[in-house]
Amino acid sequence: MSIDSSMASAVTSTSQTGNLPAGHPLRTRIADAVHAVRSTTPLAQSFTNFVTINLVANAQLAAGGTAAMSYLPDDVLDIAAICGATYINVGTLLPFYKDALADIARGLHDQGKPWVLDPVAAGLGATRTAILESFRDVPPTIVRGNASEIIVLDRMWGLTDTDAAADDGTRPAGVESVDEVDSAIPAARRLARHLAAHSPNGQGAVAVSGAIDFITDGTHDYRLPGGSALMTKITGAGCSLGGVVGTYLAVADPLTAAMAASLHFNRAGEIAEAAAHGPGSFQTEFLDALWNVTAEQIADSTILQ
Ligand SMILES: Nc1ncnc2c1ncn2[C@@H]1O[C@H](COP(=O)(O)OP(=O)(O)O)[C@@H](O)[C@H]1O
Ligand SMILES: Cc1ncsc1CCOP(=O)(O)O
Ligand SMILES: [Mg+2]
Repeated sequence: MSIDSSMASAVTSTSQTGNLPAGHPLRTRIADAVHAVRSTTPLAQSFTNFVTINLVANAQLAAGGTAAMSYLPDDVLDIAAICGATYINVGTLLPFYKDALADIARGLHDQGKPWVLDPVAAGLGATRTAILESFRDVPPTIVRGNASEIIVLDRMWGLTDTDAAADDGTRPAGVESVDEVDSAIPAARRLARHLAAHSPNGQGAVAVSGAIDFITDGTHDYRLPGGSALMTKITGAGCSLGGVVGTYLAVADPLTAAMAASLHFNRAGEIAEAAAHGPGSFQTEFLDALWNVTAEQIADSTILQ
């Protein structure tokens, strides 16, 4: 188990009303989503970076879904017609991505197709900024990122209120977060409301990852403690979480999908850490744990409101 005493005190200080009760409808929806993924093997396609593409596909398979990677707008939109969700990750860029991703986001929006954005390294470089800005008015169903990425995307899309718009000193530092999850909470809530306002059914969610994940649909907030610090010592824990959020979005509403994927990762991270000897064996154990962790372990997790 990886919740050390400092994390336990952080949990206490951030919790509002304690653990979501057993039998709460959200827990039932999470358990149902895990069973649905494992019984229907949903396809979530990915337009993702070429550092972690293999881990994204393997995590989707181990969680119970299936994977397909695609990069050309006509191909992505054709596959979107037959898959449950699309995952877009802007970690690595090629010259054609700027036009391709703008076209893909517009096409997914026009077709009413659900998609997940991982705004990797948001704020870094003019091309990545242009791509992320092009998503503003045709946004995803779910944004999944680390705290710095969520803070930057909120500012980039002009969703901040007057006070928050003041430069708070946050700077992109590559793909790693330089901010605490709690400092991204107002940005996450604003982003979730923006996603919901642009969604055909009024639903959207934002998942901020870190030592204690924060999930919101803009109205309801949840904190998910746990996971493993070793998840930060392999590349692609965040990217593969984004892919698995896509897997869950193929079978569930955005809030349930973000919750189920994040809880699935946290429980699997803890199981893997107990068996691992370092980052290499951790990655292997992690994929095994994604496969073996039960729906009950996931749905019975601590969920702080
Ligand atoms: N210090 C930590 N302790 C436990 N789990 C963590 C920690 N940091 C990140 N995680 C987990 O690792 C996964 C990836 O999160 P993160 O490292 O924030 O993403 P990214 O790789 O995009 O920066 C998430 O499931 C998150 O809960
Ligand atoms: C190292 C690196 N460089 C560009 S994308 C990428 C992977 C980022 O993975 P994650 O966000 O899951 O840590
Ligand atoms: Mg990331």
